[in-house]
Amino acid sequence: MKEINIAVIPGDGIGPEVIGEGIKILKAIEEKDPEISFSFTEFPWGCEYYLQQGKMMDADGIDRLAKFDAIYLGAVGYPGVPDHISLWDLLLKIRKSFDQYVNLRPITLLHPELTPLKGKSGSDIDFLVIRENSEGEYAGAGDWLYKGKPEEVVLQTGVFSRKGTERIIRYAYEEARKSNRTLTSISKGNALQYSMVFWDEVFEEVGREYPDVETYSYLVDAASLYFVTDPERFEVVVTSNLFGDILTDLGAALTGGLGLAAGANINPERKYPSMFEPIHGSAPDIAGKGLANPLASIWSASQMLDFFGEEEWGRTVLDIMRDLLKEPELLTPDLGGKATTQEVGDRFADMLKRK
Ligand SMILES: NC(=O)C1=CN([C@@H]2O[C@H](COP(=O)(O)OP(=O)(O)OC[C@H]3O[C@@H](n4cnc5c(N)ncnc54)[C@H](O)[C@@H]3O)[C@@H](O)[C@H]2O)C=CC1
Ligand SMILES: CC(=O)C(=O)O
Ligand SMILES: [K+]
Ligand SMILES: [Mn+2]
Repeated sequence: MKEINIAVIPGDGIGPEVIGEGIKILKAIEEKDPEISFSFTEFPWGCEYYLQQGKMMDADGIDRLAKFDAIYLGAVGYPGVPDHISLWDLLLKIRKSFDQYVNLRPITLLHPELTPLKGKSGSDIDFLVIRENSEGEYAGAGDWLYKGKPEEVVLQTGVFSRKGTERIIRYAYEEARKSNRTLTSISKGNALQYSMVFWDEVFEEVGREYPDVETYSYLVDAASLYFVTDPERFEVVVTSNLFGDILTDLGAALTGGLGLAAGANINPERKYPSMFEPIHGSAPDIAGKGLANPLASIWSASQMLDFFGEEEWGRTVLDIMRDLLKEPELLTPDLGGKATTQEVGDRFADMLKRK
């Protein structure tokens, strides 16, 4: 019997709506499989908590989370609390404290009608973005000097350590080798003459240990173009924190939108819990209306299943998603349907029970 203890942080906006449906699916799996059991412990942290308590999470929050096997998170951020506070005091705090330096974001087209690109199918758009998730442009290094004065100056410094750069690139090479796919590094070594020249050098250097892996290296501006004009060329992609953040929303746009885009924040050494979350935010424009698509968070749950060695269940969840996507009227409005968040989750759970 495998027991997985999950800390649940539904968070803000549509976070609680979509996480509820993901838990529904995990519970349906638990019911079907006597070998798996999940426990869910919910934490009320987020912007509402901040407005009541003056903090995004409790002071001992990280210590409490450390005891869990995994964290399942919805989204953080809501009007009324500055976005940099909500992000830094909860989401980024967890990613950094638990050294979740790998962010896995699959860009996979599950149904041909989901892409705005003409004539593309699932075999054309199917790649994995491996985003550096612990430093780089989101290292949090900087300063704000002479605030409000004419000589005001703001620094936001990218930090690319030897250790941090090497480990993410090595992880990507391993993934490419294991899955027999090409590896593409996306950087910006022409304009960023320190950080990205270093990145490119490390990419080459580590690559010498992987002569069997076919590699490509693109500048991020051209890579954005190729995402749209020629997504076939990507199989495994490795890139920095900021570029990965932006490129994966673009990738989401190619494969059905943010309602379908999943992510996993991984600590590969398993020293700390990893965190699974849809890549979208709290979507205040649609929150509280039952309009949110829960499939991204359900897909993230399938990444959690993979991470704990339950790849068969992970695959089953994606198979059901593929089947569900064939019935557009059963989907949420972002995918052209009329169903509510809950109806999609209920339908998904039914399909799973019948598997
Ligand atoms: N990891 C996280 O928790 C993230 C948090 N944020 C925060 O979320 C808040 C809103 O940010 P935005 O820039 O508006 O990004 P967003 O990802 O929340 O929304 C962008 C657009 O996508 C739509 N969308 C997102 N998820 C959807 C879903 N599941 N179903 C249907 N439509 C969906 C929204 O309605 C909106 O039009 C901000 O406070 C931001 O800081 C943003 C990105 C990631
Ligand atoms: C913060 C954010 O937008 C992301 O990690 O995708
Ligand atoms: K999220
Ligand atoms: Mn993002």
